[in-house]
Amino acid sequence: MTAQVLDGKATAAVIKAELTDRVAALATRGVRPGLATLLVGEDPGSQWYVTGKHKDCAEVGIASIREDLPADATQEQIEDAVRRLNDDPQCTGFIVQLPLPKGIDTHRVLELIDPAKDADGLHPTNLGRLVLRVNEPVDTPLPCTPRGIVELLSRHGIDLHGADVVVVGRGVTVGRTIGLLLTRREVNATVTLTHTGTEDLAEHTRNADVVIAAAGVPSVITADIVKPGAVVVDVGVSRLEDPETGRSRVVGDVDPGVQEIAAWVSPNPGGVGPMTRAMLLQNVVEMAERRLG
Ligand SMILES: Nc1nc2c(c(=O)[nH]1)N[C@@H](CN(C=O)c1ccc(C(=O)N[C@@H](CCC(=O)O)C(=O)O)cc1)CN2
Repeated sequence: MTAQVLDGKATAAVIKAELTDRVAALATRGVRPGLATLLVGEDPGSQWYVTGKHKDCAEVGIASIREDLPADATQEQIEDAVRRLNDDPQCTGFIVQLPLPKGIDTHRVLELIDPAKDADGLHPTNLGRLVLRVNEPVDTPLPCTPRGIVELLSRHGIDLHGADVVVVGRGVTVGRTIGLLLTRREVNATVTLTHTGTEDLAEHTRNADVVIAAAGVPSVITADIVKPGAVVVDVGVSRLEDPETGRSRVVGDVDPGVQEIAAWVSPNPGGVGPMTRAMLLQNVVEMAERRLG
């Protein structure tokens, strides 16, 4: 058996087309959503992600604003930039690109974002609402990568109702937050969160209907620890240098051998990454729609 592909690139393209129509509908009501990014430092990966976010905005008709600060920006300068974006009427939502340089208190920066402009859905108020509102529709921005994963699975017809899902990795952008979405009533999955302190990872993954690998450890998920017919979502990103070309390439957490045993596998790149980008746009559009009421 060769697994079917959970094609994030194609799915994100469909979502972007839908969002283009919604942005046009907002324009007829005199509203233009505007996404701002705050980038600190010159990390090439972060620069690439931020540039991509601005390209995505242009594609669907969202205005975009870019604030870049040098790597040696102080905590105060970064917090001032957040306050500026909170007050900027052109900016209807914004993100602080993570990670911030060492020595910066990331929590303080994120907590300063106006929750109504938190395009990443990572502000404690928005995460708190998600924790509390299990049985009712949420009217807050949702964390982009978890939202992208749920959307990717649902748009491929994968029903998670009653499924046993094992999440590998406890980072804030995926591992700690995805359970909040998967255990909502309308999704209804059972979630186990594993991490570096988990004694026997294989014991968990071998029984899982769905494995979400967000550990950032190349090939941590191998065919021998996956249940035949499982759905495997590869979120982890590691950069390895190709000894032949000397160029770095992205590798995920899922070993290529898993393709022979799983029913569905998301490629990496080309799976969850494009969905994360699409969900950021969706959060921005929804925030603008909610403001109109
Ligand atoms: N404020 C945030 N910071 C970070 C987030 C986030 O959601 N909010 N997530 C990641 C970076 N990220 C978006 O910011 C992101 C990562 C990857 C991709 C993507 O499309 N990746 C491509 C491959 C790219 C490559 O070849 O390097 C793919 O998967 O196909 C988009 C966005 C950390 N920071």
